[in-house]
Amino acid sequence: MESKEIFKNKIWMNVLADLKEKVDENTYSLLSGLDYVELKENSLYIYTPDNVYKTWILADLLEDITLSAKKVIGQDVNIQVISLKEIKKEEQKREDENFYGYLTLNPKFTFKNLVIGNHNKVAYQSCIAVAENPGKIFNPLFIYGDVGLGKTHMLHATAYHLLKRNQNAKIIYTTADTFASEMFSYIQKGMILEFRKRYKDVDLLLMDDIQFLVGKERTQIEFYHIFNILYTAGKQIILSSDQPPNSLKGIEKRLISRFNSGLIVEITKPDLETKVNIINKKASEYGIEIPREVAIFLGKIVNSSVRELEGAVKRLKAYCDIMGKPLNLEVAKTVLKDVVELQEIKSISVDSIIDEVCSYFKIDKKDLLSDKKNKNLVMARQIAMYLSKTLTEEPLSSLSTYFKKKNHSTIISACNKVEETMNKDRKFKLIVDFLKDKLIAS
Ligand SMILES: Nc1ncnc2c1ncn2[C@@H]1O[C@H](COP(=O)(O)OP(=O)(O)OP(=O)(O)O)[C@@H](O)[C@H]1O
Repeated sequence: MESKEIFKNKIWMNVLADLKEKVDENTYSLLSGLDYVELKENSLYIYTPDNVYKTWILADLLEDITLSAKKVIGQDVNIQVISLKEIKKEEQKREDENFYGYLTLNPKFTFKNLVIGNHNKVAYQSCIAVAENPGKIFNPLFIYGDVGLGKTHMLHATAYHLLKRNQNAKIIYTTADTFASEMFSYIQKGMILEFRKRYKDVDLLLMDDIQFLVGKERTQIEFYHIFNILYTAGKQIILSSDQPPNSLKGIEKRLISRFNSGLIVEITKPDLETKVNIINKKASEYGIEIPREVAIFLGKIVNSSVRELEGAVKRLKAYCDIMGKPLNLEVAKTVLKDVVELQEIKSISVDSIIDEVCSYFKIDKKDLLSDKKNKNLVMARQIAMYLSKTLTEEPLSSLSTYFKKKNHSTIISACNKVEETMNKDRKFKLIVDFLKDKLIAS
């Protein structure tokens, strides 16, 4: 309605003046009260407050209005009578149909299509736990991480997982931005209570990109109330953001404290091995075969986000389809020349990893490669093995030789141990990630 040019125009005034001669006083005053009238091409649109008004005009006055309008305009005119209440109802119905989740969920964003690695394992496990016990364990669940690392994908997959277990679950997936604009449109229509009612009924509310609440005071107030209603009713809330709650400056303290009251998990950048797995997954989705050396090359040059990684796979696919060429390292280097130019890729060697780990822990290389069982040495050795396995292309057999071990099992169990500790111990994870980033950047 707001977009239409609506006015009580001169033509309508003249039509009314003509009608005054034909209708009784009551009818005239009711007609004069109509504010919304517009003339578009050959039609005079008369907007009535409700259906009763509309039916009355159509039944009793259509002929008189048509004749008066023809007289004023000087040609035949169609009279269209429209009930504003009906328009609102129609709009409402359309929005309702789109409301509970499914239509806004991306069918590709399922757990089946989500590659799990160390960077998102905790978030994944938390989402599964929440989808299987909504409102009962981690509430709210707050997921944060840099752009393009799979937060939205994780949220949608959680919704699908819950729907698989309970088809009737009412789910809303929205972003803070959409929430704000929908809220304002409801306020404009004088229907804020209806807006709240829709949210009150859900079993799972997924709110993406919560950072867009920053600075939006009215939206924060509304969200605060909805949050409390859902929380008190034991309904599950999952939030995502590009930063942890305490870094969200410009969001009310009472909201931040609620975000902090549940479980907060981070999604970080995937390591090389996980990137290769993601590339393979995307490649099979797009129907392209990517040789391992090309996947490793891609994983090394794209360090920003999974979205960029996916973009690179799409570019390779498009190039090979159009040129009819098979994909190999040469082709990949040509197609992704711009990305390559931004990075100076050097392959990471096991030697450089051992040096970096020794220098960080202030230990001797000789000791790291020995069998000594000192606690600190064992930890550094395991980290060096883990980094060598995830950051280099060396097969397990040559890693065993590097670390002077008789068989691969020592390397495998060291990697398992490091992964396990990273999941449990945040400080330990920070050290491993720091070393990893330093080696990739060097
Ligand atoms: N682990 C993963 N496995 C498979 N695909 C992934 C993974 N992580 C991200 N993606 C893909 O990367 C793309 C970007 O992910 P998504 O939109 O979920 O990121 P985001 O963190 O929500 O980004 P933003 O902060 O910009 O909203 C999507 O196509 C998604 O499928």
